[in-house]
Amino acid sequence: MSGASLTIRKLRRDFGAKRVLQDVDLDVARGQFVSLIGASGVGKSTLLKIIAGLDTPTSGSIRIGEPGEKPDVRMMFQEDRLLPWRSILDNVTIGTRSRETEARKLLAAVGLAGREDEFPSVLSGGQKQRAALARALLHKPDLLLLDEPFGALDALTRAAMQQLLSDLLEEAPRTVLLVTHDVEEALLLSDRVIVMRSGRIAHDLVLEGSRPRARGDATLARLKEELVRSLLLDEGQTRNGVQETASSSALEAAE
Ligand SMILES: Nc1ncnc2c1ncn2[C@@H]1O[C@H](COP(=O)(O)OP(=O)(O)OP(=O)(O)O)[C@@H](O)[C@H]1O
Repeated sequence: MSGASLTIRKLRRDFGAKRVLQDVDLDVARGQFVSLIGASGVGKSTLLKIIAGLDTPTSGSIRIGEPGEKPDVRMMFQEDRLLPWRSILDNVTIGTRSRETEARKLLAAVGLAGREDEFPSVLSGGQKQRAALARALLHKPDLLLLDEPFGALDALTRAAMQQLLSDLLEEAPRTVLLVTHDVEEALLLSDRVIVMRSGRIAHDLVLEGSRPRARGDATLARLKEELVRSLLLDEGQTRNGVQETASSSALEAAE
């Protein structure tokens, strides 16, 4: 299986009286790389956590994979979540001792060959995130959920991590959902970018053409403008307290 499909129907999540996700419908194809962007608090992480099984929806349904498949789902967070008392290798192989050879290969692929026996405290932020990425990839997940995985890194390290992720996915494609605040990151890595607003999908941009990294500067600039306009629309409406109703028609109306 090179990735699992994802089908979400009428997903809702209330925290007390607050509705954080409102009837989210989403279909992601096997092997697709989808980025979720949107203002702080619109429900991106909540959606990812529910898909990962770390939170329960108030109502609605999620199906990962086709009937009869048992897809592996892994999540990676902004903080590395490595256990400080375990070596890097032991952090990557947690729960799966038998995969040591594969773990060593993955650590080499993320540039950490020779660091296997060291402890997280002696690694830089970027190196720790690389170890966390190796851990997430060890199980060859059919669905990889990334919650701002590079958000805490400096610009250079972030660019290197984006390239690394892109290369690793090209070798072994899988379905990916990435939450990011970085529009350029979304455009560089994704096949599709979704803007969330008030707990709903407000804009769904399927990026046509060649591999994301091969898109020309003019295409990237045009797509960036479209997404930034959608995000600014969001901020304006939040400031004015206007209740959003539906989908990309809001953007079209503004054009
Ligand atoms: N366990 C919880 N209990 C109560 N409210 C919660 C809980 N988890 C999230 N929320 C609220 O749900 C809303 C959405 O949170 P979420 O973390 O999904 O937003 P986000 O879009 O990922 O934001 P950010 O970009 O800042 O990470 C926020 O208002 C948050 O306070």
